[in-house]
Amino acid sequence: MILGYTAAQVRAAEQPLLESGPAGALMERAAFALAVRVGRLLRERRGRVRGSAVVLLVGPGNNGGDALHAGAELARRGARVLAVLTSTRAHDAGLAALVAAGGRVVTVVGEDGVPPAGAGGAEPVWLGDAIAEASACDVVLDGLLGIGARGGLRGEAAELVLLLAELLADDAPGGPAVVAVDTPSGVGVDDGAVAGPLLPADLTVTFGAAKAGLLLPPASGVVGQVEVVDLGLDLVGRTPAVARLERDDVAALWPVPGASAQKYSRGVLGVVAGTAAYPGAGVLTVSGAVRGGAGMVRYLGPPGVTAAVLSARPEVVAGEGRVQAWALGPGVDPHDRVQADRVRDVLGEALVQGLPVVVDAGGLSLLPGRVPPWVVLTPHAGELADLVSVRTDEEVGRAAVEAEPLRWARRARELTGATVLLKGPTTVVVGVHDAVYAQADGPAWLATAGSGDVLTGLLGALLAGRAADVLEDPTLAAALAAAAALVHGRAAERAQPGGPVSALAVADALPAEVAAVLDGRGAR
Ligand SMILES: NC(=O)C1=CN([C@@H]2O[C@H](COP(=O)(O)OP(=O)(O)OC[C@H]3O[C@@H](n4cnc5c(N)ncnc54)[C@H](O)[C@@H]3O)[C@@H](O)[C@H]2O)[C@@H](O)CC1
Ligand SMILES: [K+]
Repeated sequence: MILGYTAAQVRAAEQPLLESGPAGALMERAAFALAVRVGRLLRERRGRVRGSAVVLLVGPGNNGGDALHAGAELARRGARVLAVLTSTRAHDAGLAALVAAGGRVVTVVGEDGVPPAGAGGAEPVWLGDAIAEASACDVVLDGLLGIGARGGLRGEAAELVLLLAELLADDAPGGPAVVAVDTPSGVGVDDGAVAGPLLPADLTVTFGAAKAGLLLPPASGVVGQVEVVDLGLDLVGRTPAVARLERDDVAALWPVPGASAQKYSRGVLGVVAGTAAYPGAGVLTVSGAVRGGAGMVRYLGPPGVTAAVLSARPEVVAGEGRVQAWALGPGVDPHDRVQADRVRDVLGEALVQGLPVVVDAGGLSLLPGRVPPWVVLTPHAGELADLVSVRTDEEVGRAAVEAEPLRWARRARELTGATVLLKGPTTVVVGVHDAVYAQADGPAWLATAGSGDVLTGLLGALLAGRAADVLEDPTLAAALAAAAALVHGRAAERAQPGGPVSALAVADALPAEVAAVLDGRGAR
């Protein structure tokens, strides 16, 4: 599990180490680890460190200090290092170390052609020249802002990053790798907000602990690979702001049949999905459930959809009967009175009986006022925007939700009482006690029609398999939702590595992905 902490939590955990160690020691450790990692990257890309070109983008604080110290170490190993200062201030000891190691320091001149006052003896360069150097080097280190950032980048740094990011995005492969120092500069360290220009990173080397914003969307889309440098911070007892499950965590959560299992004990899922207009949603939802490991699936829907469901998945039993959980809503048009009433009735009954429920798509508008946390909503951004708008006088649109997914997922949870899984390139889950998960497991190809229906069925199967546990400990609902997101995302990658994938192919890849997740755990 990767745990993400706030800037304040990390600073508090750093404090005892800063007080007990010699001045600058912690930064030197961080910077040394950064230099070692960048050295590895240079060897991968250039075959060696000696003679390679590294450009440091250096801001006014300790984040710039990290970049400068790492640059000094790389210069000692023979790299040609250029530090580009964007501010009147820069970390003194870091600057001195870089210069002593043979690095060059320049400062970007402003629009008026005047170097910023206080930039010391650094050679002034035009913005365009600094950008040209950066775009032609092997590795750019982004050390403009770290956990001291307040809002997005401003001034010269913003201009530099905006233009460089545009240039690198347009460039053919072969341009520099971008390594973010601690965080891509200017991202919301605590909330993953993106409030200005950013240099998307290939790799983020973060110090002490992952910062919450690196895991949360939209920033999670620009961090690249995240590596944590262990600085020995003591974070025990501090509740992380966000968690990301990895395969081992999912293995521990997954319901695995014991030797004496039978289909009823493994979990029966009831599904109400699909209408005459959207029959495929019924097929995809039951496919997600059956392929995801439900003991049995019961399907309720119009005769035509039932026939399609049975022909695609003969394992399914049509009609009512005892279930341990429900999956409701994919392909349900609230104007289709019969199927919409069925969703309402089943939901009402499930709430009375106390059964876990997944509610998706058309089911979301049929939700009663408040529901317990073992009801899991699985909207995408547009559906969540509608859900919030209908229940409040706030006018929320899809773009607002995409800009601040965690904020709006929390709002939906507050308004409904449900556990909320907000689908997106990074899927956010908010559950009981404000537990937050952020999963980024699927390829962009997963954004395809019907893939959400498969997730609904899969999560339904999980809730059915662990229904008693979820009712006893409702915090589990969010963890299971995050686990389903991981398996769903990885199944898409497994179905067609690096290429387009259909929703049914995702469902068909679920058994192999579940087996891979469980590999080594054994049955329990
Ligand atoms: N405390 C320590 O000893 C350690 C700190 N570390 C590094 O130190 C960083 C934090 O350093 P700082 O606290 O100096 O903070 P930063 O280096 O993130 O930046 C703070 C400075 O940037 C300015 N600033 C803030 N927001 C701005 C904006 N939007 N536009 C322009 N300027 C802005 C502030 O006025 C302040 O001067 C971490 O991210 C990490 O990289 C690491 O070296 C590990 C050890
Ligand atoms: K940075």
